[in-house]
Amino acid sequence: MTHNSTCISIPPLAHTIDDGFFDHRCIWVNGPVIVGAGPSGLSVAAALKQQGVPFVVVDRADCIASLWQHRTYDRLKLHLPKQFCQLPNFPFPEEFPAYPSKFQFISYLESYANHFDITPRFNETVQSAKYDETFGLWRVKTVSLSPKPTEVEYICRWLVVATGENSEKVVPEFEGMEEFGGHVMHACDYKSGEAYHGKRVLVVGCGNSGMEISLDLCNHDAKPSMVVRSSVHILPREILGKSTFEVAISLMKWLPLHMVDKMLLIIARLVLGNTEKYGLK
Ligand SMILES: NC(=O)C1=CN([C@@H]2O[C@H](COP(=O)(O)OP(=O)(O)OC[C@H]3O[C@@H](n4cnc5c(N)ncnc54)[C@H](OP(=O)(O)O)[C@@H]3O)[C@@H](O)[C@H]2O)C=CC1
Ligand SMILES: O=C(O)C(=O)Cc1c[nH]c2ccccc12
Repeated sequence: MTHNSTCISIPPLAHTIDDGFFDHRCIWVNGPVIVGAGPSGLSVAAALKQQGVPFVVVDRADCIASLWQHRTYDRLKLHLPKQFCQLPNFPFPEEFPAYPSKFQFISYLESYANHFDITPRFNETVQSAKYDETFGLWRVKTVSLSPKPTEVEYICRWLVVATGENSEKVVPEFEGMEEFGGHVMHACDYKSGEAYHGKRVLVVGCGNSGMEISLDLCNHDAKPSMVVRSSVHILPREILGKSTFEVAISLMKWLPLHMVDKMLLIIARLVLGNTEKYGLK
């Protein structure tokens, strides 16, 4: 996509801040504005491209899939086999392993964007998106600071929010945090356990990130402990050579979710034994 081919730049309709600091522009987009250039935003863009529908993708980061590029740990691999993770109409390369690494996944997404000629407008942060009932149009305001401070208002009929469910980090506040002399970080800033050799680390949360970070810490001779708030279900990645995810979706064709959950727990118990012996309940 070239921006010129999909939207026209028209003189500012209204200046919201006229302080001489920001340049203001108003752009009519003859199709959807897509917020977020991650896997979801890119696949929506690709589908529109194939149908010949114009669109604009904006992202506050300077690259596609910024969560994957900037906020993931080094040892990350997909947990599901690649056939469940590819985006529409563009398979993973044959030579990729069953569980691609994050670097392979990023390179796949780059190829995806190139293949469909998707050129997001980077470094543009959406400040507001308001639907104007009278005109039946969205007014999407973005701000970018470089090369010069600019405010853009996109006017469009459709808005696609593809900003991800993990784009904002949440760090709970807890007593004694201020006095604690050690380093506190969110999982999105963790790269590897290299700096933690011989150290005791408390990992809060027992989802995939908490689990894998704990494993990575162990692999780097650190001593992690985990805090689990609720009970956790530990499932093996594969059951008898088939991915657990594939088994789960096959069972879901026939059985209700709560029964599939129960069956997977029974299978997990048979495959892994009693995980309480590792301190995991
Ligand atoms: N390789 C891969 O494909 C990977 C995929 N992922 C995916 O990314 C998504 C995010 O995963 P993840 O980062 O693990 O986040 P999750 O939301 O899956 O897990 C967060 C964990 O933190 C716990 N938690 C949250 N707040 C507190 C608190 N205040 N005190 C104590 N515990 C707390 C939650 O407990 P509770 O259940 O009680 O709320 C939960 O166990 C998931 O969909 C995951 O599957 C993640 C890593 C790798
Ligand atoms: O992608 C992940 O991190 C997962 O947790 C994969 C996943 C989602 N639902 C499932 C059901 C059974 C096995 C794995 C998964």
